[in-house]
Amino acid sequence: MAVHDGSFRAAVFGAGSWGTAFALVLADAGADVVLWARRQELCDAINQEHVNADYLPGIVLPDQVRATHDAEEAAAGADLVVLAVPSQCLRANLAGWSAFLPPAAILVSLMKGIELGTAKRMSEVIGEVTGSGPERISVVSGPNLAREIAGRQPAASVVAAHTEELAQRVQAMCHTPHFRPYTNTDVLGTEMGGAVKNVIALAVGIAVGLGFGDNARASVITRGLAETARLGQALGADPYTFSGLAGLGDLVATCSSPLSRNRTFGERLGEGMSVGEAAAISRQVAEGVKSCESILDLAGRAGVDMPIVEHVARMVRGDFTPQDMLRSLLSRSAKPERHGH
Ligand SMILES: NC(=O)c1ccc[n+]([C@@H]2O[C@H](COP(=O)([O-])OP(=O)(O)OC[C@H]3O[C@@H](n4cnc5c(N)ncnc54)[C@H](O)[C@@H]3O)[C@@H](O)[C@H]2O)c1
Ligand SMILES: O=P(O)(O)OC[C@H](O)CO
Repeated sequence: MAVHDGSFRAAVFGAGSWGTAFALVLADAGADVVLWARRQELCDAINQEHVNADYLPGIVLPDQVRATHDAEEAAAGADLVVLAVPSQCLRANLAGWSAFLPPAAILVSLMKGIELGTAKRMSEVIGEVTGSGPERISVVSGPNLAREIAGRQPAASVVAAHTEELAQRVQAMCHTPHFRPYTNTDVLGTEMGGAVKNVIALAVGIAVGLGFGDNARASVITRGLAETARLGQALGADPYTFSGLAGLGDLVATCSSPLSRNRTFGERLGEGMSVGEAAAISRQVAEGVKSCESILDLAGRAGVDMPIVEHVARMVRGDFTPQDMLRSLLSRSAKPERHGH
């Protein structure tokens, strides 16, 4: 099944939906994979049943994937170290793992969030905590709903790295007959696309929860993409990235799919649940709920107007009901489509 020409060792930190699904992709691409999980019971279940029933029930993992709760054991001998925990807990966790990471290993972020307080992207946090330079760090992002990937449904993605050469190495390590990664050297744009689409998916979910149809959904997606690109460009991203897989591709998948945790979370808010109530019924992370504030922070620092992100943040804070949010967004002054914020 592998497209990569040779075996390698991968460590995946985080045995949630995406960490587990990506472990399966790497195994299909020829890797021996060790999956680090927070809970020993989950490791035991994965090792005995070859299923991660908590996050991907019904998906049988390849024999080349085994789990451990021991970070040192997970990292030992890894050529590739993949990080897949919720964005807001990366820094603290990575500080504990850093000493075990092989110095030559490539570090890959699967995460789609911006750190609260610092407004840093995940690749920046990885660089700071591990002391690694950009020549070792890459990012995988795109329309990649974990459940579909784990079911080996076809999907494309983007591997972004500082150099084309590094992106190509990681591309080869995760290329399978079902998973088709493209390369990109715009790390910043790739990460911004992934993080902001979660907030736009919350907004789409709110519109759906309010009972609106496809016109509203498409309008929020399109204006959401406009504000994502505006922020990205102000920060130095390549505008093309936002019409690619890590921009438009991921935005459309996330905002259209009932599998999206962010869209579903937004739908619950739109139906009248509080943030606390919506969080209580999901055991998985909806990154946009926290990242709306850090993205707004970043936009403020860059002097960029992001009305959809701002309205989602105000709703998450409890300043707005869904009806207030709708009224406020629609009562903004009329604008030209281009260059009108
Ligand atoms: N699920 C997807 O379809 C998907 C696809 C692409 C990218 N992502 C991104 O991947 C990242 C991980 O998402 P996921 O879907 O695997 O999330 P998840 O909620 O399914 O799993 C998160 C994992 O992190 C662990 N975890 C939670 N809090 C932790 C903490 N404080 N310390 C250590 N571990 C902790 C959980 O036990 C779990 O194993 C997110 O940034 C998400 O946006 C997810
Ligand atoms: O379930 P979500 O909303 O975190 O979205 C999952 C992926 O990011 C889709 O590419």
